[in-house]
Order: sequence, then structure tokens, then C-alpha cells
Amino acid sequence: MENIWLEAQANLKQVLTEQTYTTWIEPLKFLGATADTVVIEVPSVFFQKWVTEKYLSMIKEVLSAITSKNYHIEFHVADPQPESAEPKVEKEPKAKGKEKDKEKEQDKEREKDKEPVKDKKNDLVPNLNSKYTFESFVSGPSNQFAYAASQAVANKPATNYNPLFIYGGVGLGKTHLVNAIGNQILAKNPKAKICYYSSEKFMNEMINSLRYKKMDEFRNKFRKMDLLLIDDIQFMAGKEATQEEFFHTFNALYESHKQIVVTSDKFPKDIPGLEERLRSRFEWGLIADIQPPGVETKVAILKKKSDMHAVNLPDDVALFLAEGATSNIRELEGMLIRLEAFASLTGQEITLGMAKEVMKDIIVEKTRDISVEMIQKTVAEHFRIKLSELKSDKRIKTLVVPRQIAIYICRELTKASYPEIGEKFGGKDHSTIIHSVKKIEKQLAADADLKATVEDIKKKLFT
Ligand SMILES: Nc1ncnc2c1ncn2[C@@H]1O[C@H](COP(=O)(O)OP(=O)(O)OP(=O)(O)O)[C@@H](O)[C@H]1O
Repeated sequence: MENIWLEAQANLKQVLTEQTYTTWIEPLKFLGATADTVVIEVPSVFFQKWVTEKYLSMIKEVLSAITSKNYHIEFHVADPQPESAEPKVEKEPKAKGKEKDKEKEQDKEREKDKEPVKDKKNDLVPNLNSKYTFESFVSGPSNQFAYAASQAVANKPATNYNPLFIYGGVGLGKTHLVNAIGNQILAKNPKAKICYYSSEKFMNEMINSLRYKKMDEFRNKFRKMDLLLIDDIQFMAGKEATQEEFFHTFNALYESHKQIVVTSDKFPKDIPGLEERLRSRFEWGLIADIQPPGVETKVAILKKKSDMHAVNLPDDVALFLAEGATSNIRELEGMLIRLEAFASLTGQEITLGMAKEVMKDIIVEKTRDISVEMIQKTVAEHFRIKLSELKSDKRIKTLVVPRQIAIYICRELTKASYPEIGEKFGGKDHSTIIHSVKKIEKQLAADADLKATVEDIKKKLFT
């Protein structure tokens, strides 16, 4: 059994980054095994908690791939002192104030493995994520404005677009773009003083500086920057003292012609609790948005990421993932990594069948959450018609087509039966529902506009 454990570790080494492997998996020691349990020694309680949370399911998967058996894992703590032997993991490059999905947590964990750019000539090591570059960013219609603006700023900082304000929904690439600006400027000028901060980190550091009477140090640090990147400014909303401090930092940098880049999940005017004077300053420069990506851009991102991981991702699989995912690219990446891990752990090529199997919980769960009512509301809004009209029996074309589309999507994305759908569409007979579904199915094969409309509505449902 010990050999099996060593093989499992070797397999995990293939799929985890080197740092994750050496930090979390290598220190795990095989102690013994019974018929259904493997006993593993972990250095500390903290270690055990972390490995259980992050890697236990993966360890079990690998063991079961090797032995075709499902083992329990029992941890034995070598040093039961809580928190001792806590491995030194690079700190999270950005702290967030909001709870995000599990996928994001896993993603954050992976991000911790990424080396910050280190430069000995620079007294302040820029805490940029070196993997977030323009080269690794896929531009498409949804993000090309923000992409071009970021490149312009990176090429000529503090010239035309100062500040640059990038806004967009969760996981759409804002952090990636601001880091890309920093990385490009740093590549050209390794002495450039660059600082990437989440607004939460800015606030926490300010509070600490106040507490330990180090405000001068805090202020000077920011005010000597050539480039200040502040991520997720919306978290400063309602925090008056932080906004006040940031306002002065902003002015000092702006007046000395230093570049400021800010990101947010909303347009400045739509951030409640953001002071007017900051809002108006954000509007002095350029405001660029990132919209949710279309399926083509999602496919391109998947292809790029899989190429970067040197993994062959067939086109049909990329399309399957792109269509099944929401617009959150972090979630899309999570799916890809899961698939790549599965393929690597089982030694198989990635195929559509495998992807469907591996993603079945993720993609089905999502479809299960969609209700007939949600579909009706989304379709009615999309076509700007009343909900009552959508459900009615009126036979005018502007109502019939949306109604049939809504019925088709209900059949595709919910578990509702034909009679149940009929019931929710004003008590229609199930044969009417079948007719609508068939009609749209047939037209979809030939009508690209209809296909785009259905895609668009589905995208809205998943966003
Ligand atoms: N166009 C893109 N090309 C390649 N990768 C992308 C693209 N957009 C996003 N990503 C990837 O998706 C992940 C999430 O992106 P990022 O963290 O930049 O999103 P965000 O908009 O800052 O999210 P949040 O709202 O949570 O702050 C990152 O790993 C990033 O590399």
C-alpha cells in the first residue's frame, strides 16, 4: 500500500503546481492502511485542515483511479500544536470583501502558487501576478475596449487616460488586465514603482497604520508610486476615512503625473456610498467596461488556457464547456482545470463523453436551478412584452415566436414535463407545447438569428 501512496503522490505531482505539491502533498507521509482506510501523517492541525479542505477529494480520486477502490483517509497529526508548522504560502495578491463561490476559492488557492514579479533593482517589490499579461489575455468583442485602453496606458502611462477606470462583472478579467498593465510597464522599466492593491487591503493597511501611528509611512509609500493599481474600488463604498485617504493619495499622484488605474464591478455613478469627489475624479479619465463574453470568446479563452497547460482540448469539448458555463471566466477556468486533472489522473485523452461525465454535477446543477418562471420573465424582458402576453393565447407573430422560444427553453433547461409547462403557460394543452418545442428545434438548425437569440436568452439566464 505504501507504494500505491507513492504512486498517488507522483500522480498528484503531475497535476498540481510545483509549489502546491511541495507545500501540501510532499509532506504527507504514509503511516499504514487497513482494508478501507489509508492513514497519513500530517505535520500539524492547520495542515490537516487545509489539506482536507483543498486536496482531500483529489487525493481520494487518485487513489481510487489507481486501486479502483474508495478509501477513507485518516490523518494523524505529527505535532498537535494548533497552527504550528504552518507552511509559508505566498500571501494572496488581492483580498476580497465578498464571499464568492467555491470555484473561486479554489482558484484563489491556485493563484497563491503564482510567483510575484521580483526585481532586485526595485526597492518595493511589485506584488503583481506575473501570469496576468496581455499575451495571456484573450480579447474579443466583450472586452476589447478595456483591453485596448489598458494597452494604451501601459504603452504611455499618465498621458491620455488618467485615471483609467475599468468596470465589469465578477470574474471577467479586470484583475488580469490591471496586472497586465503593471507587468508591461515593469518589463520596459524594471525600476518603475508599481503597486497593486485591492481596496480592502488599502483600507486594512491604513487602519493598521493609524493604530500604530505610521500614517506618514503609509502615505509616503503610495505617493512615491509611478503606477497605482487599485482593484475593486466598490469595497471602499461607505468607508469614509478610507475614501478620504485615497482621495489625497489620488490627488498627489495625479498632480505629479503618475498613472492610476482603478477597477470596480460598477460604473462610478452606480457605486452607492462612493463620495462625489472621488466619483468625479474617476470620470476625469477614461472609463472602459468589460461585458460578459460570448461563446466564441469563451472558447478562445479555453483554447488559450489549455495550450498554456500543454493539454489538448478538442473543439467540441471547448464548445460544450463554453455553452455550459456562466460568463464568469473564473468558473470556466475551474471547469477546465477539473477536466484536465481528471484526464491526467486517469491517463486518458479529453473527449466530449468524458467532459459530460466529469461536468455532470456542475452543468446539471445549473440547469436544475432554472425555473419555468425565470425563463418566462427573461424571455418577456428580452422581447419587451408583458408576461401576461407571453402566457396568453394571442396569435400575433410578435407574441407567438417569443412564446415558442420560451417553451423550447423550458423544455431544454428545466425538468418540467410538457403538461407542466402547458399549465404554466396559461393552461395550454400538452400537444401545443410539443408543437412549439418541435417547431423551434427545426428552425434552429436553419436559422442563425434564432439560434443567436436563444443563446442570448440562455446567457442571460445563467448570468
Ligand atoms: N479575456 C481573458 N483571457 C484570458 N483569461 C481571462 C480573461 N478574462 C478573465 N480571464 C481569467 O479569468 C480569471 C478571473 O479573472 P479576474 O480575476 O481578472 O476577474 P475580475 O474581473 O477581476 O473578477 P472579480 O470581480 O472577482 O474581481 C483569471 O484567471 C483570468 O486570467
